[in-house]
Amino acid sequence: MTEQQNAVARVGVLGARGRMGMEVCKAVDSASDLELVAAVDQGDDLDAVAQAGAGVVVDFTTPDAVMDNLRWCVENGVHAVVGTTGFTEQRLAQVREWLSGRPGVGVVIAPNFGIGAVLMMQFAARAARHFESVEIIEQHHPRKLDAPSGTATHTARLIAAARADAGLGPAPDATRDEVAGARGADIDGVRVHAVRATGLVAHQEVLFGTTGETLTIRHDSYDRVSFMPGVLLAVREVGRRPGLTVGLDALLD
Ligand SMILES: NC(=O)C1=CN([C@@H]2O[C@H](COP(=O)(O)OP(=O)(O)OC[C@H]3O[C@@H](n4cnc5c(N)ncnc54)[C@H](O)[C@@H]3O)[C@@H](O)[C@H]2O)C=CC1
Ligand SMILES: O=C(O)C1=N[C@H](C(=O)O)C[C@H](O)C1
Repeated sequence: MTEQQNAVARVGVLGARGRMGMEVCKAVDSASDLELVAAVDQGDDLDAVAQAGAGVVVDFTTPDAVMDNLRWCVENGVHAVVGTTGFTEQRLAQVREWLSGRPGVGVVIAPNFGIGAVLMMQFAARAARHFESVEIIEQHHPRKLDAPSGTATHTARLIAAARADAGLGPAPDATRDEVAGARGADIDGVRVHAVRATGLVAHQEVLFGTTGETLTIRHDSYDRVSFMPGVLLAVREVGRRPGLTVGLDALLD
């Protein structure tokens, strides 16, 4: 092994007092090749991350906070692994622009770090061309700030792209009279329904339909530990992948 391969990566966590942040701190602490050197939450000074010598930051904060955090990471040459939601195409373009001035820095942004969830999205993208109808039902804990979820939004975009490639038009829908919201949100032409209930963690169904059959692809995260193998994989890989990587797919392959 080279000296670089032996080196322990120094990790800072942003959103460290949140549900995901606390789980990430535990996971990093338990990994022998990683060292938790900074645990930062709202109101703390980001400079603590630089002073602690963190080489990688993990961000699970809020859509309002994440862009400032990311800009700070890129400007300070710190690799970033981001699970926070709210990434539009415009935001991704902004991150790419920041990174163009810092070619050695890597950023991994994943809407879902659960390996099963990544596969669910891949399977959904693969199935999309074969079914005229598709709707997404995501279910989460009621303390979630955003709806629909980042995972559902990403899945809808993947499905929409696959449908467009296959030359499929809009899914059939005769609805004329609608109570606002009854048919869910329209994400690139795909209907997405968001459910919030105590007892849930993170769940998603993709329901496909065609004549005489339906196909349901479902993923359930019952515990936030389900996201940790993906987060740790990204922490270990991000320094080897300069630029922006969206989704965990490339890292799993
Ligand atoms: N990609 C994935 O696999 C997953 C993504 N998420 C996403 O991660 C984000 C966080 O989720 P939770 O942990 O459930 O939320 P949470 O509300 O429990 O935690 C967010 C934490 O960020 C802190 N925070 C807010 N602004 C900050 C700032 N400027 N600097 C540092 N800390 C700040 C808050 O005080 C809070 O402690 C959400 O966007 C959620 O959708 C959640 C689970 C998995
Ligand atoms: O807020 C959450 O909990 C989750 N957020 C992510 C999302 O919005 O997709 C990932 C997962 O669904 C849990």
